[in-house]
Amino acid sequence: MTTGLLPQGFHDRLPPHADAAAALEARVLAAAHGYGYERVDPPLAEFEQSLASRLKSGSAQDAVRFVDPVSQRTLAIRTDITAQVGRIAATRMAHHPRPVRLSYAGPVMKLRAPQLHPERAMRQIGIELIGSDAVAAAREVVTVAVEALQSAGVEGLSIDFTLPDLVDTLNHDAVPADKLAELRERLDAKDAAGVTAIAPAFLPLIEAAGDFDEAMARLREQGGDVLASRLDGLQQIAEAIPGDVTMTLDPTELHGFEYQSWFGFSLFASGSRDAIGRGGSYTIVLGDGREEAAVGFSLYADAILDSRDASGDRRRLFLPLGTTAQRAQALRAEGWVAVAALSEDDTPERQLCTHRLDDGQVVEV
Ligand SMILES: N[C@@H](Cc1c[nH]c[nH+]1)C(=O)O
Repeated sequence: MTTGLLPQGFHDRLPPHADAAAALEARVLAAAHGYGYERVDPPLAEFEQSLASRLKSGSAQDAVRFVDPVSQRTLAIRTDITAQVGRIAATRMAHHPRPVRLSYAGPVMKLRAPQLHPERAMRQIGIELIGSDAVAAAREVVTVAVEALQSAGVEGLSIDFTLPDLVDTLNHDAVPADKLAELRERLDAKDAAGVTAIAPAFLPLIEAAGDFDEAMARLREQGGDVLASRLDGLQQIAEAIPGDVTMTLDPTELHGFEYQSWFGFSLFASGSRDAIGRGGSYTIVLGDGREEAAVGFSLYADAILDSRDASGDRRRLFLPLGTTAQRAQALRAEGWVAVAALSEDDTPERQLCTHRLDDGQVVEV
Protein backbone atom coordinates (compact mmCIF):
# COMPACT_ATOMS: atom_id res chain seq x y z
CA MET A 1 0.00 0.00 0.00
CA THR A 2 2.87 2.38 0.71
CA THR A 3 4.65 3.67 -2.36
CA GLY A 4 7.68 5.82 -3.01
CA LEU A 5 5.28 8.60 -3.98
CA LEU A 6 4.20 9.18 -0.41
CA PRO A 7 6.01 9.38 2.93
CA GLN A 8 6.16 6.26 5.06
CA GLY A 9 2.88 5.69 6.85
CA PHE A 10 0.79 7.59 4.30
CA HIS A 11 -1.28 5.90 1.61
CA ASP A 12 -3.76 6.42 -1.18
CA ARG A 13 -6.88 4.34 -1.19
CA LEU A 14 -7.76 3.23 -4.72
CA PRO A 15 -10.83 1.53 -6.23
CA PRO A 16 -12.51 -0.60 -4.96
CA HIS A 17 -11.02 0.01 -1.49
CA ALA A 18 -11.97 3.67 -1.24
CA ASP A 19 -15.61 2.77 -1.93
CA ALA A 20 -15.38 -0.07 0.60
CA ALA A 21 -14.08 2.44 3.15
CA ALA A 22 -16.95 4.84 2.47
CA ALA A 23 -19.49 1.99 2.76
CA LEU A 24 -17.96 0.83 6.04
CA GLU A 25 -18.15 4.34 7.45
CA ALA A 26 -21.78 4.74 6.36
CA ARG A 27 -22.82 1.44 7.96
CA VAL A 28 -21.06 2.16 11.27
CA LEU A 29 -22.53 5.67 11.49
CA ALA A 30 -26.00 4.41 10.54
CA ALA A 31 -25.89 1.81 13.32
CA ALA A 32 -24.83 4.51 15.80
CA HIS A 33 -27.51 6.86 14.50
CA GLY A 34 -30.09 4.21 15.36
CA TYR A 35 -29.03 4.57 19.00
CA GLY A 36 -29.32 8.36 18.90
CA TYR A 37 -25.72 9.33 18.09
CA GLU A 38 -25.67 12.44 15.91
CA ARG A 39 -22.77 13.52 13.77
CA VAL A 40 -20.30 16.29 14.56
CA ASP A 41 -17.62 17.31 12.11
CA PRO A 42 -14.76 19.27 13.70
CA PRO A 43 -11.89 20.68 11.60
CA LEU A 44 -8.67 18.83 10.82
CA ALA A 45 -6.55 21.19 12.93
CA GLU A 46 -7.18 23.49 15.88
CA PHE A 47 -5.36 25.19 18.78
CA GLU A 48 -2.78 22.76 20.10
CA GLN A 49 -3.56 23.78 23.66
CA SER A 50 -7.15 22.68 23.29
CA LEU A 51 -6.27 19.30 21.76
CA ALA A 52 -3.66 18.64 24.43
CA SER A 53 -5.57 19.54 27.57
CA ARG A 54 -9.26 18.88 27.01
CA LEU A 55 -9.07 15.26 28.17
CA LYS A 56 -7.72 14.49 31.61
CA SER A 57 -4.32 12.72 31.22
CA GLY A 58 -4.49 13.40 27.50
CA SER A 59 -1.80 15.08 25.40
CA ALA A 60 -1.18 16.13 21.84
CA GLN A 61 1.87 13.90 21.70
CA ASP A 62 3.08 13.12 18.19
CA ALA A 63 0.85 15.77 16.65
CA VAL A 64 2.00 17.75 13.63
CA ARG A 65 2.25 21.35 14.85
CA PHE A 66 2.62 24.68 13.12
CA VAL A 67 2.23 28.35 13.89
CA ASP A 68 -0.93 29.89 12.52
CA PRO A 69 -0.06 33.13 10.70
CA VAL A 70 -3.54 34.48 11.43
CA SER A 71 -3.80 33.93 15.19
CA GLN A 72 -0.03 33.68 15.84
CA ARG A 73 -0.82 30.64 17.96
CA THR A 74 0.33 27.03 17.68
CA LEU A 75 -2.11 24.78 15.90
CA ALA A 76 -1.97 20.99 15.76
CA ILE A 77 -3.43 18.48 13.36
CA ARG A 78 -5.62 16.12 15.35
CA THR A 79 -4.24 12.70 16.24
CA ASP A 80 -7.57 11.72 17.79
CA ILE A 81 -11.07 13.15 17.28
CA THR A 82 -12.23 12.29 20.83
CA ALA A 83 -10.60 15.43 22.30
CA GLN A 84 -12.39 17.58 19.74
CA VAL A 85 -15.74 16.00 20.56
CA GLY A 86 -14.94 16.68 24.22
CA ARG A 87 -14.34 20.34 23.38
CA ILE A 88 -17.64 20.60 21.50
CA ALA A 89 -19.57 18.93 24.31
CA ALA A 90 -17.93 21.14 26.94
CA THR A 91 -18.40 24.43 25.10
CA ARG A 92 -20.83 24.79 22.23
CA MET A 93 -23.06 21.98 23.47
CA ALA A 94 -22.60 22.72 27.19
CA HIS A 95 -26.25 23.74 27.46
CA HIS A 96 -27.46 20.48 25.94
CA PRO A 97 -29.11 18.07 28.41
CA ARG A 98 -26.91 15.10 29.42
CA PRO A 99 -26.02 12.56 28.28
CA VAL A 100 -25.10 13.87 24.82
CA ARG A 101 -24.58 11.25 22.13
CA LEU A 102 -22.27 12.24 19.27
CA SER A 103 -20.64 10.43 16.33
CA TYR A 104 -17.84 11.37 13.95
CA ALA A 105 -15.63 10.20 11.12
CA GLY A 106 -12.56 11.77 9.61
CA PRO A 107 -8.82 11.70 9.04
CA VAL A 108 -6.24 11.91 11.83
CA MET A 109 -2.48 12.19 11.54
CA LYS A 110 0.61 11.49 13.63
CA LEU A 111 4.15 12.70 13.24
CA ARG A 112 5.62 9.49 14.61
CA ALA A 113 4.45 5.91 14.64
CA PRO A 114 6.05 2.74 15.96
CA GLN A 115 8.04 0.76 13.41
CA LEU A 116 5.72 -2.21 13.70
CA HIS A 117 2.67 -0.07 12.95
CA PRO A 118 4.02 2.61 10.65
CA GLU A 119 0.66 4.12 9.63
CA ARG A 120 0.64 7.84 10.32
CA ALA A 121 -2.36 9.02 8.32
CA MET A 122 -5.53 7.18 9.25
CA ARG A 123 -9.28 7.49 9.43
CA GLN A 124 -11.22 7.32 12.68
CA ILE A 125 -14.92 6.51 12.94
CA GLY A 126 -16.47 6.67 16.38
CA ILE A 127 -19.01 7.70 18.97
CA GLU A 128 -18.79 9.47 22.31
CA LEU A 129 -21.43 9.47 25.04
CA ILE A 130 -20.83 12.50 27.22
CA GLY A 131 -22.21 12.98 30.72
CA SER A 132 -21.76 9.51 32.19
CA ASP A 133 -19.19 6.75 32.52
CA ALA A 134 -21.51 4.49 34.47
CA VAL A 135 -21.87 0.81 33.64
CA ALA A 136 -25.09 1.47 31.68
CA ALA A 137 -23.26 4.00 29.48
CA ALA A 138 -20.28 1.69 28.94
CA ARG A 139 -22.63 -1.17 28.11
CA GLU A 140 -24.37 0.89 25.46
CA VAL A 141 -21.10 2.01 23.89
CA VAL A 142 -19.72 -1.52 23.66
CA THR A 143 -23.05 -2.77 22.28
CA VAL A 144 -23.03 -0.11 19.57
CA ALA A 145 -19.41 -0.98 18.68
CA VAL A 146 -20.24 -4.66 18.23
CA GLU A 147 -23.48 -4.01 16.36
CA ALA A 148 -21.89 -1.41 14.09
CA LEU A 149 -19.00 -3.70 13.18
CA GLN A 150 -21.27 -6.67 12.60
CA SER A 151 -23.61 -4.62 10.43
CA ALA A 152 -20.56 -3.59 8.41
CA GLY A 153 -19.81 -7.27 7.82
CA VAL A 154 -16.75 -7.51 10.07
CA GLU A 155 -16.27 -11.15 11.05
CA GLY A 156 -14.55 -12.96 13.91
CA LEU A 157 -14.88 -10.08 16.37
CA SER A 158 -13.11 -10.17 19.69
CA ILE A 159 -12.96 -7.69 22.56
CA ASP A 160 -10.07 -7.37 24.94
CA PHE A 161 -11.07 -5.52 28.11
CA THR A 162 -8.66 -3.64 30.31
CA LEU A 163 -8.76 -1.52 33.47
CA PRO A 164 -6.53 1.44 32.52
CA ASP A 165 -6.33 3.21 35.90
CA LEU A 166 -5.97 -0.01 37.87
CA VAL A 167 -2.44 0.78 39.01
CA ASP A 168 -3.52 4.07 40.55
CA THR A 169 -6.57 2.51 42.14
CA LEU A 170 -4.69 -0.34 43.75
CA ASN A 171 -1.59 1.55 44.64
CA HIS A 172 -2.54 3.09 48.00
CA ASP A 173 0.85 4.79 48.16
CA ALA A 174 2.67 1.44 48.28
CA VAL A 175 4.70 2.41 45.23
CA PRO A 176 6.46 5.79 45.33
CA ALA A 177 5.19 8.27 42.76
CA ASP A 178 8.47 8.36 40.85
CA LYS A 179 8.28 4.59 40.28
CA LEU A 180 4.68 4.53 39.07
CA ALA A 181 5.40 5.28 35.42
CA GLU A 182 7.98 2.51 35.31
CA LEU A 183 5.60 0.10 37.02
CA ARG A 184 2.93 0.85 34.43
CA GLU A 185 5.41 0.24 31.65
CA ARG A 186 6.58 -3.07 33.13
CA LEU A 187 2.98 -4.20 33.67
CA ASP A 188 2.07 -3.27 30.11
CA ALA A 189 5.10 -5.21 28.84
CA LYS A 190 4.11 -8.22 31.03
CA ASP A 191 7.61 -8.17 32.45
CA ALA A 192 7.24 -10.33 35.56
CA ALA A 193 10.81 -9.77 36.78
CA GLY A 194 10.52 -6.01 36.29
CA VAL A 195 7.21 -5.85 38.14
CA THR A 196 8.54 -7.99 41.00
CA ALA A 197 11.47 -5.62 41.40
CA ILE A 198 9.15 -2.64 41.86
CA ALA A 199 5.98 -4.02 43.45
CA PRO A 200 5.51 -7.80 43.74
CA ALA A 201 1.90 -7.28 44.84
CA PHE A 202 1.04 -6.41 41.23
CA LEU A 203 2.37 -9.67 39.80
CA PRO A 204 -0.95 -11.56 39.97
CA LEU A 205 -2.46 -8.97 37.63
CA ILE A 206 -0.18 -10.03 34.80
CA GLU A 207 -0.88 -13.67 35.47
CA ALA A 208 -4.63 -13.08 35.39
CA ALA A 209 -4.68 -11.98 31.73
CA GLY A 210 -6.49 -14.23 29.26
CA ASP A 211 -9.94 -15.67 28.65
CA PHE A 212 -12.52 -13.30 30.15
CA ASP A 213 -14.28 -15.66 32.57
CA GLU A 214 -11.07 -17.24 33.81
CA ALA A 215 -9.35 -13.88 34.25
CA MET A 216 -12.37 -12.53 36.13
CA ALA A 217 -12.34 -15.53 38.47
CA ARG A 218 -8.63 -15.12 39.16
CA LEU A 219 -8.96 -11.40 39.79
CA ARG A 220 -11.91 -11.90 42.10
CA GLU A 221 -9.78 -14.19 44.23
CA GLN A 222 -6.98 -11.68 44.53
CA GLY A 223 -8.53 -8.30 44.06
CA GLY A 224 -10.15 -7.33 47.32
CA ASP A 225 -12.82 -4.66 47.66
CA VAL A 226 -11.38 -1.98 45.40
CA LEU A 227 -11.35 -4.30 42.46
CA ALA A 228 -14.71 -5.91 43.27
CA SER A 229 -16.87 -2.99 42.08
CA ARG A 230 -14.91 -2.68 38.85
CA LEU A 231 -15.15 -6.37 38.18
CA ASP A 232 -18.91 -6.22 38.81
CA GLY A 233 -19.10 -3.40 36.29
CA LEU A 234 -17.10 -5.35 33.73
CA GLN A 235 -19.30 -8.39 34.29
CA GLN A 236 -22.42 -6.38 33.52
CA ILE A 237 -20.84 -4.93 30.39
CA ALA A 238 -19.76 -8.38 29.23
CA GLU A 239 -23.28 -9.71 29.67
CA ALA A 240 -24.50 -7.35 26.96
CA ILE A 241 -22.15 -8.83 24.37
CA PRO A 242 -23.43 -11.48 21.95
CA GLY A 243 -22.09 -15.01 22.35
CA ASP A 244 -20.29 -15.09 19.00
CA VAL A 245 -17.86 -12.36 20.13
CA THR A 246 -14.72 -13.68 21.85
CA MET A 247 -13.90 -11.88 25.10
CA THR A 248 -10.60 -11.59 26.92
CA LEU A 249 -9.43 -9.53 29.86
CA ASP A 250 -5.98 -8.10 30.20
CA PRO A 251 -6.15 -5.87 33.29
CA THR A 252 -2.72 -4.30 32.82
CA GLU A 253 -2.88 -3.53 29.10
CA LEU A 254 -2.16 0.18 28.81
CA HIS A 255 -0.82 0.55 25.31
CA GLY A 256 -3.05 3.03 23.46
CA PHE A 257 -4.98 3.90 26.64
CA GLU A 258 -3.47 7.26 27.41
CA TYR A 259 -6.49 8.96 28.97
CA GLN A 260 -9.01 6.18 29.59
CA SER A 261 -10.06 5.75 33.23
CA TRP A 262 -11.76 2.80 34.90
CA PHE A 263 -12.67 0.88 31.79
CA GLY A 264 -11.13 0.30 28.37
CA PHE A 265 -11.39 -2.13 25.49
CA SER A 266 -9.64 -3.02 22.23
CA LEU A 267 -11.46 -4.57 19.29
CA PHE A 268 -10.01 -7.18 16.93
CA ALA A 269 -11.35 -8.99 13.86
CA SER A 270 -10.25 -12.26 12.34
CA GLY A 271 -7.45 -11.47 9.93
CA SER A 272 -6.60 -8.12 11.51
CA ARG A 273 -2.98 -7.69 12.48
CA ASP A 274 -3.66 -4.71 14.72
CA ALA A 275 -6.56 -3.60 16.89
CA ILE A 276 -9.38 -2.32 14.65
CA GLY A 277 -10.67 -0.02 17.37
CA ARG A 278 -10.36 1.08 20.92
CA GLY A 279 -12.56 2.72 23.52
CA GLY A 280 -13.33 3.31 27.14
CA SER A 281 -14.31 5.79 29.81
CA TYR A 282 -12.52 9.11 30.29
CA THR A 283 -12.84 12.56 31.82
CA ILE A 284 -13.39 15.84 30.00
CA VAL A 285 -11.82 18.91 31.60
CA LEU A 286 -14.31 21.77 31.56
CA GLY A 287 -11.79 24.47 32.37
CA ASP A 288 -13.28 26.00 35.51
CA GLY A 289 -12.14 23.18 37.76
CA ARG A 290 -15.14 21.05 36.86
CA GLU A 291 -14.94 17.76 35.01
CA GLU A 292 -17.35 15.60 33.12
CA ALA A 293 -17.33 11.82 32.63
CA ALA A 294 -17.72 10.25 29.19
CA VAL A 295 -17.31 6.98 27.36
CA GLY A 296 -16.81 6.18 23.68
CA PHE A 297 -14.92 4.28 21.03
CA SER A 298 -12.99 4.97 17.83
CA LEU A 299 -12.62 2.49 14.99
CA TYR A 300 -9.67 2.50 12.65
CA ALA A 301 -11.10 2.11 9.16
CA ASP A 302 -7.74 1.20 7.64
CA ALA A 303 -7.13 -1.68 10.03
CA ILE A 304 -10.62 -3.02 9.36
CA LEU A 305 -10.28 -2.81 5.59
CA ASP A 306 -6.83 -4.36 5.62
CA SER A 307 -8.28 -7.38 7.38
CA ARG A 308 -10.54 -8.27 4.47
CA ASP A 309 -10.62 -8.47 0.72
CA ALA A 310 -12.81 -5.81 -0.87
CA SER A 311 -12.30 -6.96 -4.46
CA GLY A 312 -15.11 -9.53 -4.19
CA ASP A 313 -17.59 -6.71 -3.53
CA ARG A 314 -17.58 -5.53 -7.13
CA ARG A 315 -20.68 -6.21 -9.26
CA ARG A 316 -20.65 -4.24 -12.47
CA LEU A 317 -22.82 -4.62 -15.55
CA PHE A 318 -21.44 -3.76 -18.98
CA LEU A 319 -23.84 -1.97 -21.31
CA PRO A 320 -22.84 -2.48 -24.97
CA LEU A 321 -23.01 0.36 -27.43
CA GLY A 322 -26.62 0.97 -28.47
CA THR A 323 -28.22 0.22 -25.09
CA THR A 324 -31.02 2.75 -24.69
CA ALA A 325 -30.86 5.35 -21.95
CA GLN A 326 -34.21 4.11 -20.59
CA ARG A 327 -32.98 0.51 -20.32
CA ALA A 328 -29.79 1.68 -18.60
CA GLN A 329 -31.81 3.79 -16.19
CA ALA A 330 -34.14 0.90 -15.37
CA LEU A 331 -31.16 -1.36 -14.61
CA ARG A 332 -29.60 1.27 -12.34
CA ALA A 333 -32.93 1.67 -10.59
CA GLU A 334 -32.81 -2.10 -9.95
CA GLY A 335 -29.54 -1.49 -8.17
CA TRP A 336 -27.05 -2.34 -10.90
CA VAL A 337 -23.82 -0.48 -11.37
CA ALA A 338 -24.20 -0.14 -15.14
CA VAL A 339 -21.13 0.96 -17.09
CA ALA A 340 -21.74 2.15 -20.64
CA ALA A 341 -19.41 1.34 -23.52
CA LEU A 342 -18.26 4.55 -25.18
CA SER A 343 -16.78 2.96 -28.29
CA GLU A 344 -17.15 -0.22 -30.35
CA ASP A 345 -13.92 -1.77 -29.04
CA ASP A 346 -14.75 -1.37 -25.35
CA THR A 347 -15.17 -4.65 -23.44
CA PRO A 348 -16.63 -5.87 -20.11
CA GLU A 349 -13.12 -6.92 -19.07
CA ARG A 350 -11.69 -3.45 -19.55
CA GLN A 351 -14.49 -1.97 -17.49
CA LEU A 352 -13.96 -4.59 -14.76
CA CYS A 353 -17.51 -5.84 -15.31
CA THR A 354 -18.77 -9.03 -13.74
CA HIS A 355 -21.89 -9.05 -15.95
CA ARG A 356 -22.89 -7.87 -19.40
CA LEU A 357 -26.08 -7.19 -21.29
CA ASP A 358 -26.50 -9.81 -24.00
CA ASP A 359 -29.56 -9.46 -26.22
CA GLY A 360 -31.10 -7.39 -23.49
CA GLN A 361 -30.47 -10.05 -20.83
CA VAL A 362 -28.05 -9.77 -17.89
CA VAL A 363 -25.48 -12.58 -18.15
CA GLU A 364 -22.39 -13.31 -16.12
CA VAL A 365 -19.10 -12.60 -17.82
N1 LIG B 1 -10.08 7.84 20.66
C1 LIG B 1 -9.53 6.69 21.35
C2 LIG B 1 -10.58 5.70 21.72
C3 LIG B 1 -11.67 6.29 22.55
C4 LIG B 1 -12.79 6.93 22.14
N2 LIG B 1 -13.46 7.31 23.25
C5 LIG B 1 -12.78 6.92 24.31
N3 LIG B 1 -11.69 6.29 23.89
C6 LIG B 1 -8.49 6.02 20.43
O1 LIG B 1 -8.51 6.25 19.25
O2 LIG B 1 -7.68 5.24 20.90
